[in-house]
Amino acid sequence: MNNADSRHTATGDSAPRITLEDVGKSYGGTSVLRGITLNVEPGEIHGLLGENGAGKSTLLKILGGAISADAGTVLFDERPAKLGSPRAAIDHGISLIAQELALVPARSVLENVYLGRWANAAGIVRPAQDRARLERLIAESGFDLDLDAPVSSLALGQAQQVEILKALARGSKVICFDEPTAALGEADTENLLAVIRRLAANGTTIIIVSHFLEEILGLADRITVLRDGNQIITDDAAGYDSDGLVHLMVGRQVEALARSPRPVAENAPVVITATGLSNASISEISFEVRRGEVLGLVGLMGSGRSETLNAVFGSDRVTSGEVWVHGRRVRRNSVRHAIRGGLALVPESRKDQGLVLGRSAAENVALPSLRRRQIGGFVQLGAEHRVVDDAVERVDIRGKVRHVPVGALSGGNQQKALFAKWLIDPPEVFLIDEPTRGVDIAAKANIHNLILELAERGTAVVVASSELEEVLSISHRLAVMRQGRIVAEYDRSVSPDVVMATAFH
Ligand SMILES: Nc1ncnc2c1ncn2[C@@H]1O[C@H](COP(=O)(O)OP(=O)(O)OP(=O)(O)O)[C@@H](O)[C@H]1O
Repeated sequence: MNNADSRHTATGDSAPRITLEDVGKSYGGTSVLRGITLNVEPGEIHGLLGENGAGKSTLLKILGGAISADAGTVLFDERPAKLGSPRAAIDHGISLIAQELALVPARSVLENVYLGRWANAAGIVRPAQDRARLERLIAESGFDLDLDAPVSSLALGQAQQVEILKALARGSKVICFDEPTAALGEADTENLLAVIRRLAANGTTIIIVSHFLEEILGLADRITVLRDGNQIITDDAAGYDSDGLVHLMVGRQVEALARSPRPVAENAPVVITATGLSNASISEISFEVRRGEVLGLVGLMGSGRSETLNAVFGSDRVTSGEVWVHGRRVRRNSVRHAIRGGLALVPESRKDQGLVLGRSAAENVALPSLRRRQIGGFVQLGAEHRVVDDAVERVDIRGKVRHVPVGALSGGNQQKALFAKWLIDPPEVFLIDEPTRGVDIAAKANIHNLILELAERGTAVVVASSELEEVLSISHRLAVMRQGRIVAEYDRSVSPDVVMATAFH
């Protein structure tokens, strides 16, 4: 997927659109970004890379006006830009598209794009002209959008297009994307990358953060690698491969990737049985997982992977079907009983389901085991510290683990905290949704190995992921989902093409 020939090349001939001079940011005396000096030209696609916590989102937030830099200057078209608020950034022509989209679900695409402007009494409301303009932008950008559809009816890829449309309608000359493809399926990813290329070809400057190195290498004209808040290199992308980038990001050679799962013991008992689980999103879901086994759930976006995990855990209601753990029935539609029955879920959406964002990472990690130990009457605080430290170290959380709310950690480190929570006292059944979304490449292998280790210690694991490669590398068996049903099961030797063909059908 290399389109090197059609790339814009950063010649240094055109005047920079954005210039950063010695930009830095600190939180409570801790410097998280320092000395960033960079020019980005009109029409350039600039990739921003680094491990979790390296400072990528911080840099984008400064450009998008969500936070202020406390050192250095930002120039826009060679004039000092006063950013400081999203409004100010937008006025300068800079838009930030964050991972959590800022849309009003009940309103139409058209209303979402113009809501702010129409609400502003000083703005002149010309719905007919606005509609015509958006229709033109939609056609130029190659979007698949109906202006009258409510945003709640859109798939994630389309909702992202609404955000881009918003940026274009405001006349943005710079669009910053924070991990835009992290939650997209393959087809939506290809669409988005095509849209980004088209925007750049029309002169929009793109700054994009991603953990998918091949994606950046196939897309970006130039790259900047950050490590621990420092700018390691800024260079043409053409001379790099992903191994070289990882080395720059991590500052050391990354050891081998995840190993393969060990075979399940022949006499391993069945730990979890699900029979006929059904609700509005899934239909007649049945499966068994044995002690030490990893079952992978694969399927396209919307095929029912996450809904299956949530139904098993009781966080989505089912209308029929049952879950049994070690031969005991788990009370239906009750998360409390699921947890008591030995189930744990690492959800897809860490923000609203997984973490208490106001508490530190250490407190979050300690929470499930603390609760269980309190039931017994004792909490041994010294011992608690050690086990928490151990779990935190094993998932390699970067950033302040104590005394800082976990919500202030970088996205990838929040994901690691969510995972570490369950390492202390492993559950009987571990349900994991998108285990490595937003996690950097070094930590990814780490988390894969932890999943395998948990299985080897006796946990039955069900893992759902949009990355087929990920599921294939850690699962013993695969269940392929389509339209809310399990339509096929394969063992791990299946070829990815066969799985994809089954998922699409
Ligand atoms: N509000 C805050 N208070 C304290 N520290 C913060 C705050 N926001 C960010 N940080 C710290 O700044 C550092 C950089 O975070 P940032 O989100 O920029 O990383 P990142 O490179 O985007 O990581 P990821 O790939 O995980 O998203 C992290 O150590 C983070 O904990």
